[in-house]
Amino acid sequence: MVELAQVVVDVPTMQTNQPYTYQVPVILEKKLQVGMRVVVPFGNGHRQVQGFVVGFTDSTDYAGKLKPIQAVMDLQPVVNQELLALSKWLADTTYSFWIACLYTMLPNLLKGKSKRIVRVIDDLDEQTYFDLFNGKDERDYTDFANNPDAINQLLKLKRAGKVRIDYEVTDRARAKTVMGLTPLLSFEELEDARTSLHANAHAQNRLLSYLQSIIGKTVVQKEAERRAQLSSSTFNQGAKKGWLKKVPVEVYRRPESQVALPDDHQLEKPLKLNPDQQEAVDQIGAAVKDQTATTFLLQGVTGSGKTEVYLQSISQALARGRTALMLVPEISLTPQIVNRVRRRFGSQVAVLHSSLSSGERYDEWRRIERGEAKVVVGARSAIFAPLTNLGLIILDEEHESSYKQDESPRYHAREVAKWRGKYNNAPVVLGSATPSLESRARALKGVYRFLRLPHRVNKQPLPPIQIVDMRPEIKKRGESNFSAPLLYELNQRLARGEQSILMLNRRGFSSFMMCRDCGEVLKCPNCDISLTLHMDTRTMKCHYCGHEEPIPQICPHCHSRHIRYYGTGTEKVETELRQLIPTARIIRMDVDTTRRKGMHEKLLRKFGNHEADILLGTQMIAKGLDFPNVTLVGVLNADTGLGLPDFRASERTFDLLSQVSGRAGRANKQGQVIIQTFNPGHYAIKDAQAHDYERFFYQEMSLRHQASYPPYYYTVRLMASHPEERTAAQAMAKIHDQLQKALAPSTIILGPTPRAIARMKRRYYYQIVIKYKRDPALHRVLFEILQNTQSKSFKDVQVSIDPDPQYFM
Ligand SMILES: Nc1ncnc2c1ncn2[C@@H]1O[C@H](COP(=O)(O)OP(=O)(O)OP(=O)(O)O)[C@@H](O)[C@H]1O
Ligand SMILES: [Zn+2]
Ligand SMILES: [Zn+2]
Repeated sequence: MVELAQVVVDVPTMQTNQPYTYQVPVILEKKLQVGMRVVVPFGNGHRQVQGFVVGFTDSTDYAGKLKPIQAVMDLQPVVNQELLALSKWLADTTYSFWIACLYTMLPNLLKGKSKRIVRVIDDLDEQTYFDLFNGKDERDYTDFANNPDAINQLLKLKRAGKVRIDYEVTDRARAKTVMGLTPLLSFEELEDARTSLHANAHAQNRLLSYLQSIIGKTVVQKEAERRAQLSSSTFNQGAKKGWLKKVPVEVYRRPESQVALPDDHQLEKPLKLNPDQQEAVDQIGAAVKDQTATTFLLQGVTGSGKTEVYLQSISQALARGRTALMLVPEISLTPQIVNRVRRRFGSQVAVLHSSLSSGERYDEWRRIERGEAKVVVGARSAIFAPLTNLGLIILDEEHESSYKQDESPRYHAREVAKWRGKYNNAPVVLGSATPSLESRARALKGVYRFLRLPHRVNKQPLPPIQIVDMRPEIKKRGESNFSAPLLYELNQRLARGEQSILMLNRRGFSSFMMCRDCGEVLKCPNCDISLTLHMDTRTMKCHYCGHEEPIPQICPHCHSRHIRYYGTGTEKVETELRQLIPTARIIRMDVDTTRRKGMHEKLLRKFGNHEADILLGTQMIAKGLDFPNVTLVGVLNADTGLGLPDFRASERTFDLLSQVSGRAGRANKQGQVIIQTFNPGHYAIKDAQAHDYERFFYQEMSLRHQASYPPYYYTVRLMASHPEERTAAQAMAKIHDQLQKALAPSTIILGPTPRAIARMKRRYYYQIVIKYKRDPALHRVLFEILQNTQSKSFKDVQVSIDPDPQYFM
């Protein structure tokens, strides 16, 4: 019986979205395992592509002659059984290619890409040989990519059989090695060598004793030099004499910020929990112990000590010999939390940053895979960390939309977490001060277990919030980003030596219209979603239903002429602030000042050391910061988010305001918050002011109910794009017909309409939004649509399907 391998190939089309069967050559029979990457010939051209072995079989329906696997790229599987099963589920639920899901789970360095190489296989005339190939026998095809003449020439040569184009799979994963050494002799033999030394050969004497202490081990040479207090030349002599052998040792590239880590025996001790925290840890601990895949919603106000609950729950998992995974929204934005995890668990922690180099990331990944790291902290993609024996998964700030990937595969880390929880019989903890409506609704229904931390650890009330109506402010003082009350409070803090945080809300762009006098945002009459400005057509459009109207010159509500696009930049605000309060030391934090690696941490450290009085930033400063000396938080513009054409606009505004308000008064000094707005009456702002999540939740739920949005309905967004607007629109119309025929009558299909950003990268986008409660046909018809879009009539149209989209722009 010959075993055959099933391989998912790196050819992302619908036709190849299932495994292909290959022969296993005899020499590979013993080596090959499920989860390894292989190189296989594919298609008529027999080009080489990379693939993953996903199974073995002894029979096939394929009538033709099977091709053999060409090479194995790994010595051991890079995807274990759990992740393999997960990849399959992911492909199915996110309407994406299996191969894309497999790659998504791996660190970049393992995503070897195939390279096209042009090889000279017959004599060329000298001129061509030098012009095209620089006198060598092969060249990377991409070298010719921008040179149509050269490509024409190549094609001619190819037809004449003088050159060949090969695909080669390149594997970029390289472990880093340094020089190490290992003793070659036994203890006694080393002892003999010692007796034959000259009496004054002190260094060699010490070397021999040192070697005796490391029999059977391999030690990094630098480390050996330090321990034995010997120079490298002594070790070289030892090697010449045959006492020791030099060998390369694999080392990990550890990220620099870990240099300052405490030794494992100096780890920080757990804090004594308050009763609410204890209750939460007890319940989570019990689920860890009983290995039940319960999902907990931990709702705790800002500063209530959620992080401590996470840490002690992780301890419980570790104490039972299991591992733990903790996700944070964007790791570079939350260095304080990451450092707390490291201070508690030391070298058992692996961190998966987006700002790690590929090499560092690969090394952290291998430490996890080998079981050396038992706690993983990371952003979204860390949910695929190859931890085995997972005992607990935590999502901090579970409401954050960055947990959803907005390119294929469009997965939500929360759903993946629940899948892995089930697979491993491990609880999942969703933590937030402002849970997503979806999660909170599930907790109410009893689908999630509800845990609450209603009070701040310092037993202080949440900071009082003052709302400043910017409409009269602007009338009185002209265009300014700073109201009189905010300036007054900033000066007070300066005088008292306390610090302030100022947030400029940059969510969204200046693409909607708002009246500066009454705060009115122009909305769609059908959808209650704000209209988006289109400069190309000079109209305001609704992206849900397609409604269109002219750009208003006066406010339809109060007839003021002060109706403007909305939006302003941090740099402008900083300049104004420097003029208004020249003595204040200001740190500005936005994409510009934090572009360089490590800048984010550096600026926060400076602020923490009180080298500045005011931290001015975009929403990147809203989360997770814990500075005891901050007593004032100011929000310069609460409204930008409200105007976006998105049914989650109010929820995001409420979340953001609650989050950023929570940065004030976290230690023993009383905090205060000032929110500037043109919409002082908006419920998202009023509820944030009252710290009233409950009231916001019920109000927002009732609006979602009326308009049939999540969590009452599920949504799927389909998008088609093409360089020609008509073609994109026609493709979407065709898809619309197909949906209409197949879907249940209770399902609502919105569109097709042009997308909010209708033209991007020279392509036009059209979209359809499906709202449904239960539709047994949906899954099948969406896959049929994907299948169809591969056909000729859809030439060059790109179609994407986004389940549970987080943005509708
Ligand atoms: N049981 C405890 N005893 C003493 N101090 C505690 C305790 N738990 C937490 N703290 C401290 O209280 C502060 C706030 O806690 P933490 O940062 O965990 O709150 P959080 O709920 O995660 O906050 P946020 O959601 O606002 O980021 C921290 O400085 C933390 O060290
Ligand atoms: Zn108005
Ligand atoms: Zn509309």
